[in-house]
Parts: sequence; C-alpha cells; structure tokens
Amino acid sequence: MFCFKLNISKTIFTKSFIVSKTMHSSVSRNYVCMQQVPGFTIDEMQKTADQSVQRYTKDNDALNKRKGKGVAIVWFRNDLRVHDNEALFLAWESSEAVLPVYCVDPRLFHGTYHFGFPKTGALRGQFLMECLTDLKRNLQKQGLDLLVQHGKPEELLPSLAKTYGAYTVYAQKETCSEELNVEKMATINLEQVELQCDQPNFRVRPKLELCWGSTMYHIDDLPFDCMLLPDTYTQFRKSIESKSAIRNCIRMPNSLGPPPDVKDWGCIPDMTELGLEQIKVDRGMKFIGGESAALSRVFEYFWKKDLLKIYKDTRNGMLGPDYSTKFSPWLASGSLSPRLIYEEVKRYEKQRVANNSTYWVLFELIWRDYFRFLSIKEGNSLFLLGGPRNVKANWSQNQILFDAWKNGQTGYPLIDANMKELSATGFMSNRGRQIVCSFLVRDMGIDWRIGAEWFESCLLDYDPCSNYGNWTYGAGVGNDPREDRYFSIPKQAQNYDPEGEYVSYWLPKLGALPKEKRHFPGMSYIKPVVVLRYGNTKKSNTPSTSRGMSAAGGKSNDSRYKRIH
Ligand SMILES: Cc1cc2nc3c(=O)[nH]c(=O)nc-3n(C[C@H](O)[C@H](O)[C@H](O)COP(=O)(O)OP(=O)(O)OC[C@H]3O[C@@H](n4cnc5c(N)ncnc54)[C@H](O)[C@@H]3O)c2cc1C
Ligand SMILES: Nc1ncnc2c1ncn2[C@@H]1O[C@H](COP(=O)(O)OP(=O)(O)OP(=O)(O)O)[C@@H](O)[C@H]1O
Repeated sequence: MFCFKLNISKTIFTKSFIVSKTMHSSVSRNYVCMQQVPGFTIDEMQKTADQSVQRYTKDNDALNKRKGKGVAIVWFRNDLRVHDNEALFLAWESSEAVLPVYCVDPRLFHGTYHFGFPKTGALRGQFLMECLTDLKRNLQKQGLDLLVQHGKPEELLPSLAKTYGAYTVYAQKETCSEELNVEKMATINLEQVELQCDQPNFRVRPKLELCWGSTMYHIDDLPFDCMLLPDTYTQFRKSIESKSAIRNCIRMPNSLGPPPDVKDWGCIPDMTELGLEQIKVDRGMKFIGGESAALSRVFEYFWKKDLLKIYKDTRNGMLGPDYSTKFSPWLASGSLSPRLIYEEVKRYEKQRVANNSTYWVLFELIWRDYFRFLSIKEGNSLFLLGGPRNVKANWSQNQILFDAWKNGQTGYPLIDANMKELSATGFMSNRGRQIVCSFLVRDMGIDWRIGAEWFESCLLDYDPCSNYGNWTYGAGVGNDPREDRYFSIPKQAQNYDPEGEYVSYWLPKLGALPKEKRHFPGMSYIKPVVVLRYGNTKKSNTPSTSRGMSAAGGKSNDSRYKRIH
C-alpha cells in the first residue's frame, strides 16, 4: 500500500490529526495510509449504534399504540435510518404491518443534467449500498426487513400498494424539482389504483403521505412562511434562534414488527449491477456508509475523542478525520438525523462543557437548514447559470482548463491536492471546497455549473440544496450579494497550510521540497494553467503569479471583489 511520511507540526489541523488506533495500531504514528471514518471495527460500530438507538427509543413500548389496520408502506429515500424517522413511525402507528421499501431508481445512475458526469459517482454508489445494507440489518433487528426493488418509485409503489393492499405510502418530503416530479408522479399513479375495503362496493385509492424530516428546525416551526425566507443567513439564524425551538427526536418503539408476508425481499445490488466500477480508497479517508457508522461517528467525535469542545478552532483544517465532525455524508443520505446531533450536543454541554465550539456545530447545521429552505423559496433558479439573482456574466466552458481543475493538474498545489482528495475519497473539507470553487469561477472564469455538477458526481455528501446553494454563493450569483468572495491561493495557503503538509500528503513529491516552496514549487511542478487574478494578496514572501489578464478575461488586481480571503 502507498504510504509516505507525515511530519507532525504545530499547525491547527495537524494538532487534531489523530491516527485511528483501530486501523493503524501496528503502523507508526507518522506513516499514514488510509483512515477509516469512524475508526471502529464493524462489531464496535454495531455495539455503539445499538446503545445510541436505545437512548432514542421509547422506554416503554406500552406507551406506543398502533391505531390502524392492514399494511402501510414506507418508501425510504434520503432518510436511510431507523432512529428519529417520522415516516417509519407514522407507518407503524397507522397499520398492523409495515412494508419498508427502497427503489433503486435508474435515473440516479444516469448523467448529470448539463454535462453528463455520472450522476452518482462510484464512491457515493458504494456508500449508498453500505447505507442500504445497514438499514436492512437495523430493520431486521426491530422485527422488519427492507424490500429492495429496481425501478422508478412512481411505477413500483402503486404496484406494491395493490399487491399488499396498502392504503398509504409514507415518505420523507424532498424540495428540488427532480425529486418533486417523482413525488407528483407517484401521487398520480397511486390514485389510479383501486383497493377493496371492508365496506361492500366501496373502493379506496392509496395515497402518498409526505412528512418533513431533513432539517434540524422543522419547517412547521419556522417563524415565517418559507417563501418569505430572509435573504441573508444571519437574519434567518437570528430569527429562528429567537423564535423557534428544535423538536426532540421521535422516540421509536423497540419493535416495529411484524412485517407483511413477503416472498422475496430482494438483495442490495452490487456495484456492477449499478454500472459502477468498484474503487478502493487507499489514501485519505474511507467513510463507512450506514446508520451504525453514523451513530458511531457521533460517539467517536463527541464522546470518545472529546473533540466537540475544540471544533471551532479546528474546523477550517483540511487534513485527517478529526478537524471537523465529518457528519455530512450521513446527513445527506439521512443515515443521521440532525435532531439527534442537536440532542447529543445538549447532552455533551450538560455532562462536559458548553462553549463556542459546542454551539458552532449547531451554527453550521443551521447553514444546512438555510440552504434546504432556500431551495423551496428559490426553486429551479438555484440550478440556473444566473442563479437566484439572475446575474448576467460571461462564462467560459474551456474544456482544457476544466480538465486541469477536475484532474488536479492546474499547477497550483492547493487546488490540485484538494481535487485529488475529492476524486480519491469523495470528500473535501469546507475550506478546500471554497478555495477550488473560487479558483474555478474567478481565476479560470469557468461556468460554475460544471464545477457544481462535478461535485454532484463525486461528493459522498452530495445534497442538491447544500451543493447548489454553496456554488451559487461561491459564483457570486446567490441570493446574498455579500457572499461574493475571492479566495486568494497564496493567502489561503499561508493561513491554512503554512507548512505545506496538506499539499505534500496529496502530492507526495512536494514533500521533498522545503516547506516554504511547497505551495509555489516553480519549475519542479506543473506550469500554472492560468495566472491568478490577485496574485499579490499574500502577506509574506511568496512570489506573485499575477501577470496581466486572467483566463477569465478580467484584469488582474481589479477591485471587483470587495472581500478577498
Ligand atoms: C462549493 C461547495 C459545495 C458544497 N457541497 C455540499 C454538499 O453537496 N453537501 C453538503 O452536505 N455540504 C456541502 N458543502 C458544505 C460543507 O463544505 C460540508 O457540509 C462540510 O465540509 C462537511 O464536512 P463536515 O461534516 O466535517 O462539516 P462540519 O464542519 O463538521 O459541519 C457540521 C455540519 O454542518 C453542515 N455544514 C457545514 N458547513 C456547511 C455549509 N457551508 N453549507 C451547508 N451545510 C454546512 C454540514 O451538514 C456538516 O456536516 C459545500 C460547500 C461548498 C463551499
Ligand atoms: N435533485 C437535483 N439534483 C440536481 N439537479 C437538480 C435536482 N433537482 C432539480 N435539478 C436541476 O433543476 C433543473 C430543472 O430540473 P427539472 O428538469 O426537473 O425541472 P423541470 O421543471 O421539469 O424543467 P424542464 O422540464 O424544463 O427541464 C435542472 O438543471 C436540474 O438539473
């Protein structure tokens, strides 16, 4: 396996770069190959998850009463968990038997809308299958199972409703047009089905019951109508923090059975069935999919490693599992409920310490909520070139420049290292995402949607609202014009990777250079494909790379961006 030496320095992120004992007990602390997140064995994960699920389960099953008859279907979408799952709870409460279903929708494995990248890249495909395997196991533990079917939900669900005589299909509500179209078609097709009921000559048409479940603040608890969502994040945050409360997790019953009589529950597809190639992660972080891994990561980050109390100081790191929570892949697949994170933060604050860092995780989760609600207000404008503000600008679709960015061959180690990490692991830090986004749109002048679709393909944590929301902000077309920011590579390198450790992790040849040369290696590295718009914004002795016109056609050193980071 490919290994190299990592120098332990005193920079913010390396302080929090703790090598997982489980994975590397026999490996010297200084040699890092791949780190699994969370750093537990499968058995440890299941044990940890069982304990967490127990905490979020009703103490006494007698307190939960089932009120309905017959079979209810739960259509699992981006809510791949048993804990705090309203659709699952309502289906259980309103029936005698629950049929949990996942539809492997072929459209998820086609191309992205404009530029045709695989809509679900191989690493996210693998992660998703791990989520399904774990969900099946967790449902089995609670007396149910997961029916896995291949096809479009709007075609499969009516046929299942008919076969099992289910009056209601419960599912979690989505907010972007692709998913809304599926909801609409499923509703229409379910209404075409006629089911017999107890009363003679009376027919029932099954319906789709959608419930809210993706955010920390419930949509019904917002102090304003979603269409009147404030235009700035700060206004939004202050308003909800002062006027709304976060609901507790739904305490699920201990047992969710019995299941209906199903002959063949189906298998979780393997990668070849999805038309995807298996990719082995052997550098950086390997995330394990599923609710058990998600709950274990919460335990690991908050309780075992006790990192929550320093989150605000470390969150801008780029290297290793521990500078930030790494909750996002599980939040995006719904293997982790944001309300469970909230309850765990509050428990930590009571038992250990409450400080700026413990609050800041909630502050970041409110950003996630904001982008979700924004997608309702802004609709498809989030995906359009001009964004919510309908900004008119000239964008390039230069294939050579885009390929250099995508493949990590721009000649700027900070960009290249981040893009290599994304391809190799499906993850990139928030700091890295902001830098590579700014570089693509501002230094290269490339149509931001190409970058957003590349992220859509690669990211384990891809979520349409957070991805397109952040990209529109990064491209300066988002609803808040104050977010129009330029990220200066020399400055970012100096502030966030001063010793060049991150770049030499992903570009090992740079490790041989003196630290001060790692970000600007000159002739010993690829020639920069564009000049930077603001090459001279660094604080110290890094040579300026700004010479005349940028690839985007703008003059260097102009004053378009008031905020240079
Ligand atoms: C161009 C760009 C594209 C992005 N695309 C996505 C995406 O598709 N899916 C996604 O989940 N995040 C996206 N983000 C936001 C952010 O980068 C990731 O959520 C974060 O890096 C995940 O790492 P973490 O869980 O360790 O975050 P932490 O720092 O530990 O934060 C905790 C949680 O807060 C939320 N959060 C933090 N920052 C943001 C943010 N800027 N926007 C929304 N939520 C946030 C996430 O749910 C995260 O898990 C994007 C950011 C940028 C700049
Ligand atoms: N979940 C999603 N992920 C990525 N892109 C999305 C998502 N939902 C919607 N979009 C984007 O929104 C845009 C419009 O989507 P869609 O085609 O579903 O809308 P529509 O109202 O049917 O429009 P049209 O039929 O004119 O294309 C596209 O750019 C599409 O990529």
